[in-house]
Amino acid sequence: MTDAMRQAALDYHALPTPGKLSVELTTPAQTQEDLSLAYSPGVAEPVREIAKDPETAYLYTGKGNLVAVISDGSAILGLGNLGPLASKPVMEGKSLLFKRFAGINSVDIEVDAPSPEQFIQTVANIAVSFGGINLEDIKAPECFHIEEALIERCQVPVFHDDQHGTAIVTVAGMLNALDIQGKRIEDVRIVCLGAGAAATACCKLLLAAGARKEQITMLDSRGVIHSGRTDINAYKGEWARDTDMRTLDDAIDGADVFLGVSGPDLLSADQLAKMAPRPIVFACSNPNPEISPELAHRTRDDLIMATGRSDYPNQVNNVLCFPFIFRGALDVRAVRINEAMKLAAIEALRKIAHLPVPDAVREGYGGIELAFGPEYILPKPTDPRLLPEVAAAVAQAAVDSGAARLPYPQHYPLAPL
Ligand SMILES: O=C([O-])CC(=O)C(=O)O
Ligand SMILES: [Mg+2]
Repeated sequence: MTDAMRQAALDYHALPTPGKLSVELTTPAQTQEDLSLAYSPGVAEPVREIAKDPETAYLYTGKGNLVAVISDGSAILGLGNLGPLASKPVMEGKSLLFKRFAGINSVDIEVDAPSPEQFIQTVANIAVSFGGINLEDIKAPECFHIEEALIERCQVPVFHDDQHGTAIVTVAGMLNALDIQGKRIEDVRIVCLGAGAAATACCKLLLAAGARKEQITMLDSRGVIHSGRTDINAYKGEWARDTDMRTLDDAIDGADVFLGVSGPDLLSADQLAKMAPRPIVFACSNPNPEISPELAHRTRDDLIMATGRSDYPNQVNNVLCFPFIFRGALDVRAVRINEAMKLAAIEALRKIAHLPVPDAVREGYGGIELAFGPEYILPKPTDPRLLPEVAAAVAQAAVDSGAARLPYPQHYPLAPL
């Protein structure tokens, strides 16, 4: 990042007031009468109603359109474990995205928890305040148990964005890329470099989308995860293969798909050259990918390449998912975000990528041609169709799969924001 960009980023956060969010009122609070309704004595009436029937909290408070973005700061972006306070700009940023893209009110909560159990306890204790909980930037393997425990304990949807948001966008892009390359997910050999939260969730969702487990080779920093390894936890153990392959060099030979969720420059040109014809390379490490797009395209002209970055084609980023999946889930008061809702989000994302791109979106990307193909496998985050299409698909799937507590919303499809 240049000095000028660095300063611009700091100024963006400092001005015009520190941070990126504020709270605004939705009701009048000018007169004595206003105040007697907003607060004492009027406020006692909704209190009594909610005490009698908790569902009325959705009628008399902002709970139903309020999502908490909660982190312990243990895996901030690709920056690592920098603690809860340092994660606040990211969490405020996620809240900004909830509001900007899906009209959802969101607050960031950074938890200074000495143990995963205390983190779970803290979140479980405050969950009642919110319509949903978006867990963010929590390191593996703790994030798996934390999410499982909170799904169990909370009455509202709990979603670890770095696992499922990332996985949904990855799988949508992957299925579109496979179509373009003329390959079927059932047939392809997949190498996943990385074994953290995003890697595990991506591979699980690839299985749900049709990939075969015996065709997936996962690697951590020590190499291929195989059945002879004694140094891996149970979560990695799920991916252990009975194989002689030990290194990325072994695994990449003839592979159709490389999925990188690890670190910068870990895939060499020689390794890319050894992949099968018409390969797919998702080099999603942020901010620096496993192989630079320049080097990858110099090495082969038959590949489809995606990264996590917005300054190259095919950005894989969970912003394409989390605002809209929560929109759909909140609007049908879903009790959880299940597999059917995730698969519906994938299909909606895939479909939008096939449609002609609105001029306003193209103009925001320097006026370049955007049409379904190797350089455009996913919609852009500013595409106004994401909100109506993804939310509708998710809400319908929630209703059909029995996760919804309300019927499909009458006010759908939503108008773009
Ligand atoms: O914030 C982003 O751009 C994507 C994300 O969740 C992460 O890297 O942890
Ligand atoms: Mg994240």
